[in-house]
Amino acid sequence: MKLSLLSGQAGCRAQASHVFPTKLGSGPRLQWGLTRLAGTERSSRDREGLQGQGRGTARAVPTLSSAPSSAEMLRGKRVIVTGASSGIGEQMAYHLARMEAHLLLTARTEAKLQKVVERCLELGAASARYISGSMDSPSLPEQVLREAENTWGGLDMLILNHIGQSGFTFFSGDVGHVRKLMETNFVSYVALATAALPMLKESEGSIVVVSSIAGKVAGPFTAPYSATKFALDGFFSSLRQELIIEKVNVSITLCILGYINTESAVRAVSHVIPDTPAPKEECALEIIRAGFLRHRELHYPARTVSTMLLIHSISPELLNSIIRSSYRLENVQRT
Ligand SMILES: NC(=O)C1=CN([C@@H]2O[C@H](COP(=O)(O)OP(=O)(O)OC[C@H]3O[C@@H](n4cnc5c(N)ncnc54)[C@H](OP(=O)(O)O)[C@@H]3O)[C@@H](O)[C@H]2O)C=CC1
Ligand SMILES: C[C@H](CCC(=O)NCCS(=O)(=O)O)[C@H]1CC[C@H]2[C@@H]3C(=O)C[C@@H]4C[C@H](O)CC[C@]4(C)[C@H]3CC[C@]12C
Repeated sequence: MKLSLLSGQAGCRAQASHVFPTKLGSGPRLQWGLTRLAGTERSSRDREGLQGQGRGTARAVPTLSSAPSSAEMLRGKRVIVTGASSGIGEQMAYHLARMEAHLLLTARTEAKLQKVVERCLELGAASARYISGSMDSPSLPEQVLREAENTWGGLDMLILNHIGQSGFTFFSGDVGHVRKLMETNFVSYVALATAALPMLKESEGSIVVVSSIAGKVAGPFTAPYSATKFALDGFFSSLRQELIIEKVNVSITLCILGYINTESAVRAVSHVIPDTPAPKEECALEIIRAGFLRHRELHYPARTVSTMLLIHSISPELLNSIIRSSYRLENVQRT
């Protein structure tokens, strides 16, 4: 594990985000973002609803109408983002930086994290630092949370996003790979959340778990990955119930994502799946917004994911056969 020396106050001002404007965004476009939330996006949110945690406690749960603009959502809040050196995690770091949050980022590749931290400081992060290391190491989760406690004395949001590498192919029979992926994609999430809970209880903060439609509906070629994402749903949905029973005001948001245009996903599946992936920048902002609003689940892109879940609830066989017939099976590589 390596700790960064890079941290500091906000650097030069941010450029506006291309998808959802944050602090420099113009009024009408921001309005459009909120209108959109109240329209198409809202249908899935309404169905999922807000969590019951903390009802009757002093803290108000932000609603869509009372929610601050995206620029103000997490100003000054202390946020950990795992898997922040690329893809959706990197984009979340940039949005949070524009919101002037304090950031602690993790991933394995130090050189990439260094660049992301530098960019975050340029974009306006209140502070930004990183810890590099692999999440299949049992000691890393506690080290990350200790760093948050030593630096900030608390934590407001834990965004669990990293995944270990896994192919998009027939299951090879490699049980060792399944075991390692479970450790990286599932057990480390449990360990990070466990170590974070005391601080999150104190701040009445939030846990955001980034999962996939593959963690609700098992299609072909993702058997080990899918197993890790189903496990996240089982664990965190059960934990959420316990927090509600114990009146602990820590929210848990499970993010059910469809195909997103990150480099690694496009590289893994574009030769098999002809669909156009959704934009990672917008996806990242939707995840942050859902966590801030303490939603139970996020479906992104809303229409695709919600439709898939609806068909699955009516006829799993039908959905399975639609998925199989939409793939270019002849292009699936066998290992
Ligand atoms: N993109 C998509 O289509 C979809 C993505 N998702 C989910 O979104 C999340 C982000 O995915 P995406 O942005 O595409 O992924 P990326 O591959 O772009 O990013 C993965 C991140 O995890 C880090 N990472 C990889 N291995 C380890 C490890 N062993 N220990 C610690 N960190 C590690 C990577 O950095 P480094 O290599 O430096 O360690 C990187 O920062 C995941 O939870 C994924 O399941 C869900 C559905 C669809
Ligand atoms: C393609 C899968 C689901 C079907 C879908 O959403 N199609 C698009 C229809 S649309 O055009 O109308 O929007 C993908 C859903 C989950 C994806 C997988 C995932 O969860 C991330 C993995 C990350 C890893 O780095 C490699 C790729 C993934 C296996 C990725 C592959 C595509 C999905 C299965």
